[in-house]
Amino acid sequence: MTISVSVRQVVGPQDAARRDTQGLRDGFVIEALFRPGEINLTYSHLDRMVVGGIAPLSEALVIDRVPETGTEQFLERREAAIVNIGGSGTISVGGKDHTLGFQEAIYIGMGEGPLAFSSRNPAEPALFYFLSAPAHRVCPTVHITREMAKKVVLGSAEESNARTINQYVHPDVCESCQLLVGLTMFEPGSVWNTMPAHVHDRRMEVYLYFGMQEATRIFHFMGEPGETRHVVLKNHEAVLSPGWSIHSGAGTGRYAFIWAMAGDNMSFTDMDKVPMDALR
Ligand SMILES: O=C(O)C(=O)C[C@H](O)C(=O)CO
Ligand SMILES: [Zn+2]
Repeated sequence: MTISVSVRQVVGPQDAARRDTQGLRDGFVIEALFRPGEINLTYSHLDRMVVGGIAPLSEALVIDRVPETGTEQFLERREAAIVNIGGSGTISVGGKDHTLGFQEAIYIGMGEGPLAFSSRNPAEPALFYFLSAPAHRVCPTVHITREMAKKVVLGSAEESNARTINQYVHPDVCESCQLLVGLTMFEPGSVWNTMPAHVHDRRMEVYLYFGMQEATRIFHFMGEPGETRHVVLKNHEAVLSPGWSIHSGAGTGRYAFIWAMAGDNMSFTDMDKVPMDALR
């Protein structure tokens, strides 16, 4: 079984503003998240969020001990949330199987032990998007269906940003220590996310873009409001967003994205909106 872990150090705003395109990608973009038959983890030092892609084929893939955490078991002092954006698959948590369909999620509490991931049909593998942050208490493991997600409708067709935010791991849906996770979907023809932009220095965030055609690209905007930069992303690429950075994107075609946050509070609405005049 293959499990790989890459570590991302923290990049500050002045450093980011001086980086060229490849430098920005090296600091913030996670490419090729899903590798067939592999567990691919990125350990970010932004709130120690772990971001991963798990794509099991005929063999189950297991997360147990990951040396980067310095603990005997990965979940010993961590919680996790997983959203399946592929075919049906099963996650065994503490000996109990949970089958997740497309766009179903699971919150997994601290101390649940090893996790085993499998696909129902290797020809149509599950694509488990994996998120984990340090935890300080045990919260119950919960299988979260699409119906259970709390819906927030935002934007308008006139502004090309009519969309629904589906909040999966959110205090109104299930308990967690610091993870907040959701999935934003667009009305046909709407392409802008998170504009007007915001920052929240109290929490980091990570976006995974998916549901895109091969040639579709996202122009993802980042940086301090007065020093914006962009990175161009394709399907199944993720981008890390420090608390000082805006995180907004426009697609050349249809897409959806999963956002996840960790940090000092769990209040989704605790964000500092950026006036359009402040953007440079
Ligand atoms: O479409 C949006 O707007 C979002 O989904 C915004 C994210 O949820 C976010 O940035 C939360 O802080
Ligand atoms: Zn945000």
